[in-house]
Amino acid sequence: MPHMPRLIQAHEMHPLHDAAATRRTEHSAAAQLPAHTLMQRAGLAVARLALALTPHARTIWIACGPGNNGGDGLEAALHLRHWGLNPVVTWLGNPENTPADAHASYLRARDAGVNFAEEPPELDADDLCIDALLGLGAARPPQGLMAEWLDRMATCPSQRLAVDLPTGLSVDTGSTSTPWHADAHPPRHHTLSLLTLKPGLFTMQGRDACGTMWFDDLGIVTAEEPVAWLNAPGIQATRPHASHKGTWGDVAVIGGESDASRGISMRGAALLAARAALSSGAGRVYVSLLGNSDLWLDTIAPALMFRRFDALDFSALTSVCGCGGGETVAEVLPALLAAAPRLVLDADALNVIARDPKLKLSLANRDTQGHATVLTPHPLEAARLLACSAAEVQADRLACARELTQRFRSTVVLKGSGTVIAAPDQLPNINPTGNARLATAGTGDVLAGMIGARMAAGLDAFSAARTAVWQHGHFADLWPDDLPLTAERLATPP
Ligand SMILES: NC(=O)C1=CN([C@@H]2O[C@H](COP(=O)(O)OP(=O)(O)OC[C@H]3O[C@@H](n4cnc5c(N)ncnc54)[C@H](O)[C@@H]3O)[C@@H](O)[C@H]2O)[C@@H](O)CC1
Ligand SMILES: Nc1ncnc2c1ncn2[C@@H]1O[C@H](COP(=O)(O)OP(=O)(O)O)[C@@H](O)[C@H]1O
Ligand SMILES: [K+]
Repeated sequence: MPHMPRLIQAHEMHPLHDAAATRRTEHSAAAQLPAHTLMQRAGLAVARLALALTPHARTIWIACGPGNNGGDGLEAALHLRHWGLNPVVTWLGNPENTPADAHASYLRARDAGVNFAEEPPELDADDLCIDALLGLGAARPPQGLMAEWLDRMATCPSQRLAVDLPTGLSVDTGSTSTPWHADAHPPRHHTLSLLTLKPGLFTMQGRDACGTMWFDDLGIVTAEEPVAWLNAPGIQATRPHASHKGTWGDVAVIGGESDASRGISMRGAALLAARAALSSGAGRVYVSLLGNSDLWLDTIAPALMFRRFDALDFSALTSVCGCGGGETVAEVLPALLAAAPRLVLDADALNVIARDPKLKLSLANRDTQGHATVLTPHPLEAARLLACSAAEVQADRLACARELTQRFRSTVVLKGSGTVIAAPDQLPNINPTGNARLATAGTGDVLAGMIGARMAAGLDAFSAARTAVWQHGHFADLWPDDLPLTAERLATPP
């Protein structure tokens, strides 16, 4: 059966399976197929992709580990050799002590005359190295020769293709034991995921480690439930001609504390969220600045309407609270948590809630009152809410997003590379769009406004969060290289 790996693109929804479900899929498929079939399909897929990526390679170095991931590499070598290329295999296994599938591939590769070398070959920019060292069976951080080869692959000028996963990456969490090289240029490295796509390939360090993602299901349709979905753009609602500004809902942004006596102002955060809500199509956007503010007009976005908090009828609005809220946000949170029907909580709102058990309880009770809530923490804010460290959050982003969802019965947007969007009774989504150009002050405020506008227009909290996060990242992906990406540009994209 021919297999051509497919490129994974950001506009498609894909199910994501963890390592355990992938293992079960592999076992049940292997039980129904002739011996070695899956590895032969895997090796052929790797070889086809290798050829497509580097048709002019003079040398293809295949670094093979002691298990079945190495077996995939050996099988690929066989095909590449048949097609007249020059694969050079360095193998950490030995024929006496190798799993059955990998052993069969070793014999086939040896009999086909594949070149087994002691030392990795020299490679140039047109060449390719293939990481078939460890896959799902990685049990400890690579050391010795394996670590040396990984280092060599990360720094050599050729393209790199990882078989199934980059060695050392946890496919469940996206953490890696192998330092990834920040100077390596992602378009020059690739990962071919086999049988299933896994969550850790798309979050935490996964995106840096994997580069361009490819997928081959090896002709197997898994019967396993996914643990998450790769987020996709969703359907853009068309605006009926016979609509008016009331149809698209009202947003109020509450935040932007200023205190002249302390010489601080965070008005900008609230203005960014409000402008983003306006650009995202909200019918009317109000800004309620906290502290002693004398600002009543945004000359860049004069459509914004300024209101004191006590002059807002937030029972009829979607409220976005936190953006630059400072300490003063504590004064408005009890009322908002109790009565705002649709509420996005960001930044300082989350920090204040994290310190106050009564506000936490009030947040957790909103769901039973039929109120919709989206929390948009970055990892440190999530850690404060969970009373743990940011490193612990990052060590398992999916689990932390789920935990926040359970505790606060809210939709949760855990931000960062591979933003996780989770909601009660839903499978979480991992977002594939966005890049490190978003790592600049204020982009989170913009996201909060984008979510608020979608809720105001009638989307449920989870859909609003998913579509806003996708679009926010997509704006950054489309941004011209020569134009600096700033939060105010993101708030009002061209
Ligand atoms: N068995 C099959 O039919 C198939 C297997 N597949 C491939 O097989 C992989 C899983 O194979 P395995 O379960 O053999 O696992 P791996 O090949 O990932 O590695 C397991 C072996 O490596 C050793 N090991 C683990 N950590 C190490 C370290 N840090 N340093 C040195 N040695 C280490 C283990 O003791 C074991 O011998 C998948 O990721 C995929 O690439 C695919 O070909 C699909 C079909
Ligand atoms: N390296 C990155 N890759 C992808 N997205 C990122 C990266 N760094 C930051 N972002 C995104 O940028 C936004 C930053 O939000 P946040 O941390 O709240 O910043 P701020 O409070 O300054 O607005 C989030 O949407 C986050 O997911
Ligand atoms: K690998």
